[in-house]
Amino acid sequence: MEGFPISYNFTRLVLLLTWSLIVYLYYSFWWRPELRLRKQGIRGPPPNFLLGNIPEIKQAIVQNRSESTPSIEGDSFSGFPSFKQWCKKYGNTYMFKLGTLHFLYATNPFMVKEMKLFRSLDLGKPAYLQKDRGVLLGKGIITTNGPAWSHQRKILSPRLSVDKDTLNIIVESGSTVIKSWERILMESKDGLDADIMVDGHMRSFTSCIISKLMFGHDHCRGMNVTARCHTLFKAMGTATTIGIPFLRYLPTKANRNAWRLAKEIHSMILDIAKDRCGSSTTKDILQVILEGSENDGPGPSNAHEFIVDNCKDMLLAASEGTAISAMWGLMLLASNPEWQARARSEVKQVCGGHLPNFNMLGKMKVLKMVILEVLRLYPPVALVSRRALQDVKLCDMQVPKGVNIWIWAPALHRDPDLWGPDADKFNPERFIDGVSGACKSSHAYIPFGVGARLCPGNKLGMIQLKVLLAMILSNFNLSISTNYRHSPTLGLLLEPEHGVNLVIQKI
Ligand code: HEM
Repeated sequence: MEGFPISYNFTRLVLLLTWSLIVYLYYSFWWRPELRLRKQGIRGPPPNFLLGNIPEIKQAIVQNRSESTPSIEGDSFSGFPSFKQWCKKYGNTYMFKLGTLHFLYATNPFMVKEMKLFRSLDLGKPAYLQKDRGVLLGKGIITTNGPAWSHQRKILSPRLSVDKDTLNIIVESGSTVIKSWERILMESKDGLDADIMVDGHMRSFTSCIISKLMFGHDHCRGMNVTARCHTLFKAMGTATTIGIPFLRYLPTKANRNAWRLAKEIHSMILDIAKDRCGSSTTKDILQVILEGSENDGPGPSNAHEFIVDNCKDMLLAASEGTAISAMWGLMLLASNPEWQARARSEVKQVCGGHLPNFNMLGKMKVLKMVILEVLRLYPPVALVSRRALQDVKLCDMQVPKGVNIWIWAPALHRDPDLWGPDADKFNPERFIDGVSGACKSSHAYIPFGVGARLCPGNKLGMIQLKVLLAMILSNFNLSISTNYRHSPTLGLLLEPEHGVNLVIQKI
């Protein structure tokens, strides 16, 4: 080193360290999981350096839109056409990248079975849900892992059972939808029929229910929070914005809008929470969350974060998933008049003109088959996702730590080898003997997810759908409007891109 000034040596050292860090990061985060999966014979489309396969995915979506108009009994990949292309090329297990994140597409009943049986906390939810979707979902029950998640799940799940009071709330919200549709008909040109977009009505139905369950007597303020959460939900990008380094920090118009909404929601929820002043006369969901935040639940969240993020997660999970299922359900009933008539005749026979109660709901077998079929063809949570939090073994594969696993439910739900040649058709009859009678594998039906993370609101969601559809069917005739444009689109959920337009007639 003699003869070289100290500053020269120091610069060389810094350069060497920086280079080593780059190589280390590149190897650890970009290359290693890819190599380890490749060694096991798993292939996939070659990724771009920083964007992964995002450009290819975007191109496939644009091309798919220009080349074909999706039909109601269309194929299972219309929300994400790249999956279809890659399945053809690499089979139904392959790897790809979104930005710098690794994904393993593994859509088969064996993977579902393994996930169902997997009991350790080494399989959790993907980190991108807290990072790229953090402004919406934060660190609540949907995104956390390990002991923090167990704590949230333990306090929230029991509060989602459906008792008589909950059913009354659901029926009351159903009556509001019926009244508002009757009003629309009265104000229509001939008073006989009206062309309506059902989306807003479905969202009011579900958000009214969850606001009452969550905020009790403060449900009106709760409705405002739910409406803001919906706006924020809509402001979130599609899957093609996941994994792009630093994107979530950039002050783009979309990010600034999302940050502003998140701030508003934060203060709205905390205002409601503060006004409780420790009173716990009712055990609504907010009360349970407030107590959970005090009982020093494990995990990094501070109390305010715990309250706000869990309220947001519950509001979103409960209102969006159920509302979108209801939209798909109405669309399919309107497109299948024979099933609509069959379900209506059952409802009329069972309810005899009365509002539904538990006993009646239990007797509506046809309606249950219809709902199972709706969730089979259009599961709103189309991507069931997990992340290997440690190296894990699944289906004889070593899945390296950090790899995200995606199961594309529509492909599983419409696989003709499992469901028969009419897999793309709306045929509720297939569920006459339940899920096991409808499909060769009971692991091929996952509208409420799988294993430890199975939707804790599944019963509540099913009852809401049953009550709402029963009440609508006994009051209105439904047909598809000429304004309806079928276009299932994957945002955060699988939604009708242009909404659902129906023509309603009073019966
Ligand atoms: C038809 C309506 C609904 C559908 C189709 C649905 C579907 C799902 C699915 C697929 C998941 C992910 C499961 C997984 O990753 O394995 C989920 C999670 C969740 N759902 Fe639902 N859901 C519905 C209604 C509800 C309702 C009404 C609530 C609450 C009142 C709710 C609360 C949740 C929560 C809190 C989670 C996260 C659970 C966790 O990660 O531990 N859902 N839902």
